[in-house]
Amino acid sequence: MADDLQPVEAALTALLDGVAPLAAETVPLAVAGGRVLAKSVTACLDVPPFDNSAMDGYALHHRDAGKWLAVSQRIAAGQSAQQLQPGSCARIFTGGEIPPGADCVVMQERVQERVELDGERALMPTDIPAGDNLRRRGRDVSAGDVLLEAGQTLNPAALGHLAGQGITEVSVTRRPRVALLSTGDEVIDPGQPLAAGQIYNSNRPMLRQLLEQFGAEVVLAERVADDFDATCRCLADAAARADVVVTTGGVSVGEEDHVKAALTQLGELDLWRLAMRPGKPLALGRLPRTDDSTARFVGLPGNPVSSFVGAWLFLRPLTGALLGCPALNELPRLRARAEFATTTQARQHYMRVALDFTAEGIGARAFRDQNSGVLSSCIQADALAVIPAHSEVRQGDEIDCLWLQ
Ligand SMILES: Nc1nc2c(c(=O)[nH]1)N[C@H]1C(S)=C(S)[C@@H](COP(=O)(O)OP(=O)(O)OC[C@H]3O[C@@H](n4cnc5c(N)ncnc54)[C@H](O)[C@@H]3O)O[C@H]1N2
Ligand code: MOO
Repeated sequence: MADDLQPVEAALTALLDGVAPLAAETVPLAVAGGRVLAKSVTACLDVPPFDNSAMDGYALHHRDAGKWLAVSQRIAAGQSAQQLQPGSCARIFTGGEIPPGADCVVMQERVQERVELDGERALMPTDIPAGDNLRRRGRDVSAGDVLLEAGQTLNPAALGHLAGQGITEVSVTRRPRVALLSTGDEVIDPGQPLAAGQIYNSNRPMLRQLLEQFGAEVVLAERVADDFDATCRCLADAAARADVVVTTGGVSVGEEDHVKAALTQLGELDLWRLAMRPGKPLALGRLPRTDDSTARFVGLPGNPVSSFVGAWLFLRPLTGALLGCPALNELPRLRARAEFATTTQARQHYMRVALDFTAEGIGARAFRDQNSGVLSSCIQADALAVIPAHSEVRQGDEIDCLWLQ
């Protein structure tokens, strides 16, 4: 590897080494959306809990197809059904319980009705197979089945599935707590006037949103002065309060870059300088806490695009490992047709691309300016096109992309 840069895969392995899921906590189902299940959930009920009708119509036994039948009961959804009298049918509504003795439902549009002195009658069509328009008990879930596996993110359908069991509380992994420290004396917060040489902090809101999207909670967001002692104090304080300490900037080689030195003083620098573009000076490590545990450290380069790419490649899997959510460990990969040409040198390039889904396949359009300071390149980015080191891509070539989701 040129210039002793570390491969991204090795850095990921080092980052995730020894990371275990955080403790579980119980939360009401009403606020559990987006959380990750700490334990598998076993179904205690069949869903649906009883055979029911898929249509508004008539329940009957299929041997009575083609006959005029007396309507012997009326079953609305929510009512319990009685045994069906032989040779009769039941008026039934969608979701209504199928009466014992019936084995199919015919929709009302196919039935002719008439009212006689002794009650209603209905003429059934001739072709009604047994089981027609029936939703069998347990068709979706059987009691005793694993309803949801540990590690499942509670998306809308998973929440619905839990509610379908009558569940009101759920055990989820605690959200990873992240401290977000912005270095750089030139970086100031929006809301203040911008003096010469200063720049507003773009990384903080971007990273906060990304971290929350991955499932973490930002518990601390502060600025750190470009000073060794101040950096040490901030890192120690952040490690005491968070599971993950993320810094932006200050990881390059200039004498104002104090983050690595402070990390080495307080904890361990596991890895620095990766064979990736953008994001070369990314630093990974650990910070000790007073209770003998360690906080993980991710030092993202200050350039906003380097921070953006570093967050997707490193903070997403780290959050996933702390949540016990394997789906976050690797970004989904897809093959696409390059709608651009490029060459790479010693670093693997993660180009921001928009994806076009067409009948001919997937096209990857690269933003025109791929410089690591050009945050516009990330706004419409659907994916990162992964262009290996020392390679050439021509327009129309098939390339690997990591889908940003
Ligand atoms: N002599 C060398 N210089 C640099 C090298 C190198 O190998 N040798 N690597 C370059 C690369 S690649 C990167 S990436 C940057 C990263 O440096 P740092 O992580 O130390 O970042 P800073 O110098 O603090 O900032 C870089 C750039 O980004 C702006 N910045 C920082 N924080 C924010 C923020 N929160 N919001 C908006 N913009 C931010 C900062 O003003 C700088 O312009 O180093 C190269 N140099
Ligand atoms: O690695 Mo830096 O992020 O290319 O500019």
